[in-house]
Amino acid sequence: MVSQDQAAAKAAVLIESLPWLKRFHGETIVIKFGGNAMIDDDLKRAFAEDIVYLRYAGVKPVVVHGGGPQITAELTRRGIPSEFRGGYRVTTEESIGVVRQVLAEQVGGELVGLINEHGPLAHGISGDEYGLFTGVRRGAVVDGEPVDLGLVGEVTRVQPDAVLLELAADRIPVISTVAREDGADGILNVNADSAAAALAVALGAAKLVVLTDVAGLYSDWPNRDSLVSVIDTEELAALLPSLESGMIPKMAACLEAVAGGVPKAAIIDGRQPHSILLEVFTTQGIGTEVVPS
Ligand SMILES: Nc1ncnc2c1ncn2[C@@H]1O[C@H](COP(=O)(O)OP(=O)(O)O)[C@@H](O)[C@H]1O
Ligand SMILES: CC(=O)N[C@@H](CCC(=O)OP(=O)(O)O)C(=O)O
Repeated sequence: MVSQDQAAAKAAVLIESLPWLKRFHGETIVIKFGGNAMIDDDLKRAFAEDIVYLRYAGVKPVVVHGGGPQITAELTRRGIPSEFRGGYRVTTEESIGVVRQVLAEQVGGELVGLINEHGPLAHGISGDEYGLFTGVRRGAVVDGEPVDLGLVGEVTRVQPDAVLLELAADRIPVISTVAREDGADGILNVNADSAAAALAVALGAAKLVVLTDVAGLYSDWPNRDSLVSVIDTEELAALLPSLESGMIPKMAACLEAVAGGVPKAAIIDGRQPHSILLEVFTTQGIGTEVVPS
C-alpha cells in the first residue's frame, strides 16, 4: 500500500503533465538519439519506452538517430581509417557504404525492433530513400583553415512525404541520416543533429529534442558550474564559434531549427533514463533549451 503522501506525490507528477499533454496533442516532435547516449542497452530500452509513451499520449514522435560510435567500431573492425575534423567524420568512397549500412541496418534496425516490442509501431527509413534528404558537399574550418571532409554533406532539400505517410498511418518513423548528393549518383554522410534539425523545420515540428551524453550545453566547457538552462538564438549564435567538437554540430542544429520556425529545441542528457518524458511532460524540463530571440 502506498502512503497518502506517496499517492499525493504521484498524483502531482501525473497532473503536472496535463498542460503539456494539451500543448503537444497531435503535434510532431523530432527526437534525435545520439551515438554516445545509445551504447547502453537499458538506456536504449528506456528510450524506446519513451517514444512509445509519446505516441500513446497523442504526440507524433519522429526519431532521427546517429550512430557515430557504432560506425567507428565497424570501420575499425574492417581496418578502414577514419578521423573527425571540426566535429564531422572525414568520409571516403570506402567508408560511405559502411556508414549507410551501420546506420540503416544495425542502429536503425535495432531501434525499430525495440519500439516494435510494444506493437507494430515503428518503420525505418534511410535518408537517401524517397528523396527524403538531398544535400551538397560541405567542408569545415579548423583553426581558421578550410578542411575537405570528402563525402560529407549538408541537407539542402527535405522531401518529407514518406515521413508524413508514416505519421498519417499512426506509425513512428525512425530515420537514419545519409542524403542523396544533389545532381550526382552517390550518397553523402550527414551529421545526424543537422539532419534532425532540417527535418524538424520541414515537418513544422513543435519541438526538437536532442539527446547527448552530457547534462546540456556548458557556456564555459568543461566548467560544470556553467550549465545553461535557456539560451536564445542570438546568444547562441555568439557562443557558437567558441564551442568544441561534438557540441558544434549539435548547437548549430538547434540554432537552425529554431531560426527555421521550430518554437523550441532542447539538448538533454540521454544518460538519464526517461529524460524525454521529463523534458516533454514537466514544467521545468531538463537540459538546455534554445528559444527564439
Ligand atoms: N560547451 C560544451 N557543452 C557541453 N559539451 C561539450 C561542450 N563542448 C564540447 N562538449 C563535448 O561534446 C560532447 C557531445 O558531443 P558528441 O560526443 O558528438 O555527442 P553525441 O554522440 O551524443 O551526438 C560532450 O560529451 C562533451 O564532451
Ligand atoms: C558527417 C558525420 O560526422 N556523420 C556522422 C553520422 C552519425 C552521427 O551523427 O552520429 P552521432 O549522432 O552518434 O554523433 C558520423 O559519421 O559519425
